[in-house]
Parts: sequence; C-alpha cells; structure tokens
Amino acid sequence: MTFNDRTTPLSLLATRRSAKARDLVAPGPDEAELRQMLEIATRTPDHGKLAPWRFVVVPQDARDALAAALVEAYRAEKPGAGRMELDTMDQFSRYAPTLVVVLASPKLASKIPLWEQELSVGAATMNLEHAAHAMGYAACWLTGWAAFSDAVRDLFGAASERIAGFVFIGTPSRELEERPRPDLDRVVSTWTGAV
Ligand SMILES: Cc1cc2nc3c(=O)[nH]c(=O)nc-3n(C[C@H](O)[C@H](O)[C@H](O)COP(=O)(O)O)c2cc1C
Repeated sequence: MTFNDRTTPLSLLATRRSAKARDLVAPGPDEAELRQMLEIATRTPDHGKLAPWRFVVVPQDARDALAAALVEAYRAEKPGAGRMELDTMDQFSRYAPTLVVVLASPKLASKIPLWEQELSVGAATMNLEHAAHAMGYAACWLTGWAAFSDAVRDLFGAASERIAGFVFIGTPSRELEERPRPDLDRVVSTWTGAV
C-alpha cells in the first residue's frame, strides 16, 4: 500500500498512516504551512462554537528548555528515576522538526457538556494530523507520562486545561509500515429497530 497517498482526498483518508515520532526528520512545515495546518485544525465540529482547544507550538529553539522541564518534572514525581527513564523524557522533547501541544481548553461555564467539548478536542487533533498529511508531511500523536503530568501541563496551560496530545510533524526517515486494523464487522453493525 502507498501510505498517505495524496492523489485524491479519498485516497489520502483511506491510506493515512502516522509515522513514529522518533523517525520524523526535516523537512518539517515552514511557518506559513504550520499556520495553515493549525487553521485547518480549528475547522472542526464544535458544539456551541466554544473553541475548547488550544495549540501551543514548541519551536526547535525551545526544545532544550522543554527537555530540561520534562526531566525535572519527571524527577520530581519519580525521585528514584534512573538514567534511562530521564533520557526517554529528553529524547521525547526533541522528536521531529515540529511539535504542537494540543490542549483541551474546556469552557466550564458553558451548558455544552464537557464530554462534547473533549470530543471536539480529539477531532481538532485529528484534523491537525490530516492537514499535516495532506501537505505531504507525516504526523504522530503521542501522550504518555508527560501528557498526564500537571507540572508539564503548567508549562503550556492553566489548571483547567489538559494536554490532549503532543503532535509531532515532519518527514518520515523510513518507510511507513501498516499496523493491524480492526475487522470492520467487529465494529460496525446495523440496528434493525427490533427490540
Ligand atoms: C489520544 C491518543 C494518544 C496516543 N498516544 C500514543 C502514545 O503515547 N504512544 C504511541 O505509541 N501511540 C500513541 N497513540 C497512537 C498513535 O498516535 C497512532 O494513532 C497509532 O500509532 C496508529 O497509527 P495511525 O495513526 O497510522 O492509525 C495515541 C493515539 C491517541 C488517539
């Protein structure tokens, strides 16, 4: 299969494949391309027009600072952490030419349920990935420990916000491989109305 086949919109959707974040290298999107990706990401179903998401770009020249902050936060939470675990945090911070931290930024005073706002965050993140792939790059959506750390969240947002994901974007340095996909009949059924 040719992955991320941009011949038609349908072929792109049908062949979309993430890359491994650690395999993403230059070139990544330039400033104008990234802005366009983010604009596409915001064109997302959003009940109540609340924009319950935010996108924080972490440029290359801020990656040392991110690595230091992640290592410090990890060490503070896990004082017994070994060198390998800390190196993993450091490496995570340096993946890919482009990194966008997607935040769930719910409007808690709204009558729109939090659940619906969180669904919109997932949709916006997926749209960001689709935009990246449509522009000829590959993306990878990761969470992991950092996404659930309040100390890491505090780097990017307020206490009411959550990290929905770290979206790494760049060019895959190796061929993408398919991963198992669900058997459609296990996840799709027809409700006939019979009770
Ligand atoms: C909310 C969320 C968090 C994820 N976090 C991780 C992660 O931490 N590590 C990982 O290997 N994959 C993670 N994934 C999965 C990858 O982003 C990716 O979707 C998966 O490898 C399947 O590839 P595909 O996008 O080509 O279908 C996450 C996916 C979602 C939706």
